[in-house]
Amino acid sequence: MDISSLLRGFIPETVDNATAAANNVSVPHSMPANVVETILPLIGMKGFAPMYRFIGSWLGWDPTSLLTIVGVIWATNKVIRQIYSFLYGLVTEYMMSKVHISSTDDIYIHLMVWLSRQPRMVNSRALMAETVSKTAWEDEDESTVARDRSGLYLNFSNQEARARPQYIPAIGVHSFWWKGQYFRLHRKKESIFDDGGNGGFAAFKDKEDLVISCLWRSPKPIKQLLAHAKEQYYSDHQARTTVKRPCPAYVRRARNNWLQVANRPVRDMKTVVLDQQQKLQVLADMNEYLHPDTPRWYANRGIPLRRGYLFHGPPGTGKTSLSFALAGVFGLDIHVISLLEPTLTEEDLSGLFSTLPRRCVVLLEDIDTAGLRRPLEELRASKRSAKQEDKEESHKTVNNDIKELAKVLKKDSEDQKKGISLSGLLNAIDGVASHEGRVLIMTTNVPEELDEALIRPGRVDLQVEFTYATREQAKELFIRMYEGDQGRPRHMDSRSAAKDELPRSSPSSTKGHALSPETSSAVRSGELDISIDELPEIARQFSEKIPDGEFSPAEIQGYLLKRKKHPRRAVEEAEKWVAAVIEQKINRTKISQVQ
Ligand SMILES: Nc1ncnc2c1ncn2[C@@H]1O[C@H](COP(=O)(O)OP(=O)(O)OP(=O)(O)O)[C@@H](O)[C@H]1O
Repeated sequence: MDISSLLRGFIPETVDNATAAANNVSVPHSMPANVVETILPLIGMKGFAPMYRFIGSWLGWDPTSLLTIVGVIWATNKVIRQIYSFLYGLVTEYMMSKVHISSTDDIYIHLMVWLSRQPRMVNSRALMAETVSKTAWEDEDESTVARDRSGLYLNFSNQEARARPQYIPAIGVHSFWWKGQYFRLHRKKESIFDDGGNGGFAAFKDKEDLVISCLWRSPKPIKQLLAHAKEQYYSDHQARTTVKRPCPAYVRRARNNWLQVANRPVRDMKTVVLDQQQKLQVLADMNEYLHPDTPRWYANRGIPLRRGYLFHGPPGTGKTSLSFALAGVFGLDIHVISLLEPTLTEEDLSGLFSTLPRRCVVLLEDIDTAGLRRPLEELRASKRSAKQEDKEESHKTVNNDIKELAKVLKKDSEDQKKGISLSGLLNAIDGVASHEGRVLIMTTNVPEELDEALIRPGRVDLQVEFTYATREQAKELFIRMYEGDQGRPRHMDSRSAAKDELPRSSPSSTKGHALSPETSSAVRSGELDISIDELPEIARQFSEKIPDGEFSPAEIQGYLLKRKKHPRRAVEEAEKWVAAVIEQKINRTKISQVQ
């Protein structure tokens, strides 16, 4: 039977006529209009019936056809989706491999950094923008830095505006291709309940995970991708030293223990001015210790694989510098711990030591000032004597009594704040659960104040003494300071000398910002006021003006830094500076007359 003729009888005349009038064609085969009109009141939309009729006559064709088309599309879409998800489930289950990565693992960071550098990923439609704060150590092109109106001074006011965000895949599913292989990345975030064990707060915390999958049953391509991301991440590490510190307390207890705080260029060993013999001794000792055969040697003799150094000497003599240079030479990360950190507990310290990488340098700075909590007995005795003193004092005046009470309370609370006891520290550095393979460097200004237990052999295997600079070292410091500009040496010809003396006419000088000739030349000139051939002789002259063993390398460096481009001036002004600093030290004043 002809369906059109069957349906025709149901279609209202108005629609039919309108259609015929408008298009001079027959009404399309569709659901009868009065069926729709019957349904509308049933679903509480009776008022739509006239509108429905009006739309039909206005369009010139039956709106039911449109509804039919929409319905067919919707149903087809549903079916396709069902089929797709069924097939996709089959493929994922039987034809894809997966690797799960926890966001607390370093691989997560390697992969995210790598992904942020992939143009294809950046072109993805669902991205998360992150502010990237550049460190002072990251290379910058001079052309990207603006200057002030005078053109003399650098101006960084728009630095933040120029910093581009970094884009990483947003939470959700992403896909990308690498080396002809299809990868699917699922970045998931879920809330987990953390009971706050280990002293933290119980709360729901976000946990993020990555699932990376690829086609076929072998996860080999994913492993290759992860290895590649890791390689890329560490590609410039040979020239850099990564500095890590303990994470903030709340993160430390929930996730990672260590946080990367800097990735600075390696400090060249030759920039650390120290007795050559001492330097070589530390280098040889550390090289021996880090050798792959050493663990077996230690194990065969039942000796724990640990090495400790104590660097002691006055402030500014190069203890920290040598630690960084050693980390640079051996390509190790440096983990810096401050025992003065108020939130650091003994458990945290043990946790930090037990999660160190296989080989690394741990730097415990200023161990003398670390304020280690005294052993319990000593503490009790001191409290007893404090109270005894209080009692005696109480016989004097009431006012004094209150003052002393306040003092004792303060002392008590200070004692509580000092979270790490000596035994806690010793346990962390070489307790049963302590990590093996690390190099521990402790620095101090006053080695005599250290507890014997802390520096006994096995905990401290080598002591290195740092002293005030000898004349020879002052000369070396001078040469190191100025030889870096070797790339641009020149003899001061009269023209350039004159040029440096005269301030250039600049917009600022006409506006009352004129610079002194000296400042002007220092600011503009990128060159030294001597030739590089003269350097050894000038350095010798300088060293003769510096008294032997009286100035720390840091003091000499500070003086030279203020004459960064003027070695000749540094020599000329050295005597005056030396006299002023000696006088300052005698008078114990902090104000320097000559800088
Ligand atoms: N022996 C040295 N050779 C080269 N530079 C040095 C030396 N000693 C100090 N300096 C310079 O002085 C500054 C301070 O040095 P550093 O921090 O290594 O001293 P420190 O002995 O660790 O001091 P502190 O005991 O106060 O921690 C650094 O900029 C460093 O470059």
